[in-house]
Amino acid sequence: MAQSLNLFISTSHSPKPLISHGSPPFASAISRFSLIKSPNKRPSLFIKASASDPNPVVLTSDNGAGSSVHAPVPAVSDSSSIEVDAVTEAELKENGFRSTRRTKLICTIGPATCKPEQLEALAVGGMNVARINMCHGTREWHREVIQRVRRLNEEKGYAVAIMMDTEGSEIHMGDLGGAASAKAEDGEIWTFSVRAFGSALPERTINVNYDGFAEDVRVGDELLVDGGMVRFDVIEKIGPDVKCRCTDPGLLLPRANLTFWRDGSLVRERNAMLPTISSKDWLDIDFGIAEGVDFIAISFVKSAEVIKHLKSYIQARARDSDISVIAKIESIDSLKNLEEIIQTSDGAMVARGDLGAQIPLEQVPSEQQRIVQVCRQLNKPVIVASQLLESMIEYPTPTRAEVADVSEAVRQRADALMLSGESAMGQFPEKALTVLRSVSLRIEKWWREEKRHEAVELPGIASSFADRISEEICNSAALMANNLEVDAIFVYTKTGDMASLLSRCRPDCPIFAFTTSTSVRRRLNLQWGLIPFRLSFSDDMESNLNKTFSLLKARGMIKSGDLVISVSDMLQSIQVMNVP
Ligand SMILES: Nc1ncnc2c1ncn2[C@@H]1O[C@H](COP(=O)(O)OP(=O)(O)O)[C@@H](O)[C@H]1O
Ligand SMILES: C=C(OP(=O)(O)O)C(=O)O
Ligand SMILES: [K+]
Ligand SMILES: [Mg+2]
Repeated sequence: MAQSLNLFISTSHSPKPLISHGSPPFASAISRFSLIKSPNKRPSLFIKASASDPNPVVLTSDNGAGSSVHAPVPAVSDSSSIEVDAVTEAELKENGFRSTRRTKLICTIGPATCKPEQLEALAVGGMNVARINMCHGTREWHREVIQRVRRLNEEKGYAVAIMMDTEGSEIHMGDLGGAASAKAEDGEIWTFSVRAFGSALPERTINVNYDGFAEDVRVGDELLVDGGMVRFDVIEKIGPDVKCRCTDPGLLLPRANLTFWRDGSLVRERNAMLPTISSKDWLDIDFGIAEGVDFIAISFVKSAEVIKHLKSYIQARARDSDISVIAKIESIDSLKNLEEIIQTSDGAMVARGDLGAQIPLEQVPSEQQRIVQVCRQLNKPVIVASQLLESMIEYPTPTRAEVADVSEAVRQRADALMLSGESAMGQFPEKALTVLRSVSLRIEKWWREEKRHEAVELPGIASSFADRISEEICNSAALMANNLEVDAIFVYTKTGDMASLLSRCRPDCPIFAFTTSTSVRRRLNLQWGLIPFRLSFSDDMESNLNKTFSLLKARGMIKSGDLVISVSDMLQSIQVMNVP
């Protein structure tokens, strides 16, 4: 049974909709129908379940999310079979639609997680995106990680996307001469130097990567390591060496970020003029393009210009791949230019580590909320990052405060949460991922139980009439899905835009996003509530739906009677139906 309503739009330049485009409440009035708009193609199509489907369809699912390992599903490209991510499949079969995790999880890969079996454990544990931080390690090391992830995806049927994060040109310490960390005690005198030392670093000496460092700091300045985890007072300058006294003791980690403060304010001298993308970053970006990473995250973005520049660079270099550019919001300038940066980017990261070193810590939570909100309004995925489970670097259980912090990010409905040191070099990477997964699931469930649909105002963002129709359809479909308590929304989308628009509404049910392109599929892997599938579909929605139903039923991922809303961007339409 399918219920639908057609909406005809003429192909002329002054289209006249048959139905007025009100705000979402009108959706309940039309919930028994389907909207179908077809600008360039046949005017409309009615959906009715039937068994005839001449078009071969290939399905590939994305998204790692589950809790248990199943027999790996080898990748197959035979057009009569389905290619489904083993983890998603297991989760759907075991827990049903309602319990799939909506919040996506990112793990930074480091020495604790780079082996194939460690990467696999993370994939099984629900890692949707693996992040490599070009601040650490060599390109060869990162290449190996990328290849291992890709191999796992191919051989075991996972679908983990890759995010490359640039080093950026802010000031940071050197490598500690190979030591994993160094302890700075209260009152100790340490030397911060721009000199090039040989292999052996003198005792209590720290290399600084920024040549102008000794000239820019002044005696009396306060030097903050990693946003204040360790503090020093500058007491003397001798040529390239800056002598500092430790005032807040703590652990110094390799390549930790350095900021200096004068009269209570962050000093932004010549270092503020350093290019956002350094020459080393450009080489890393070339590397990322060559390796076909899915996302490039840019550190210390100051303005929209650099994002525009990078996007056209990528466009020119990698015409057929579409790499998403994520702006890391971690500087005062990025907060000032927030809206235009996010508008220009394909997504943003609340990089709380460095952000907390540039603004007072107590301002970080409200800025996080603002960034998450702006991203949601502008329809860009947003990642909340850094120190979510910091204590789990050393301990197997998180603090109550960390669980509350994770819950808050989930409650804000961020698209994704990210582990840094917890997964890169911590002692309990898998446990940390399990905590993110179970807290996300619990908070999401709580929200649904409480029926706390947020009163978030979603402003119109469409720039054309056709886009406005897509937006209205998605808003309405999401509302209908909540009101009718459907099991899933299916979206057939070539560009991924309709899937993003649905995700933006944060509906109660999961969204199965069928798309023809592998790169779009991987990109959608980062977005809230989306379960991306690759599917070679036609313009014939009846055939697409029947094929999808039979393929998913054969795998036990859906069953007869499940209530589904289907939306398509080829024939802009909404249909409500039970799986036959
Ligand atoms: N590729 C790598 N090689 C070695 N160590 C790494 C690597 N990636 C991350 N780490 C370690 O994990 C820590 C946390 O990672 P991350 O938060 O991404 O970096 P940072 O602390 O520089 O902001 C780093 O400080 C570093 O000690
Ligand atoms: C994610 C961040 O960036 P990085 O780990 O590269 O410093 C951060 O500063 O929070
Ligand atoms: K970085
Ligand atoms: Mg940072």
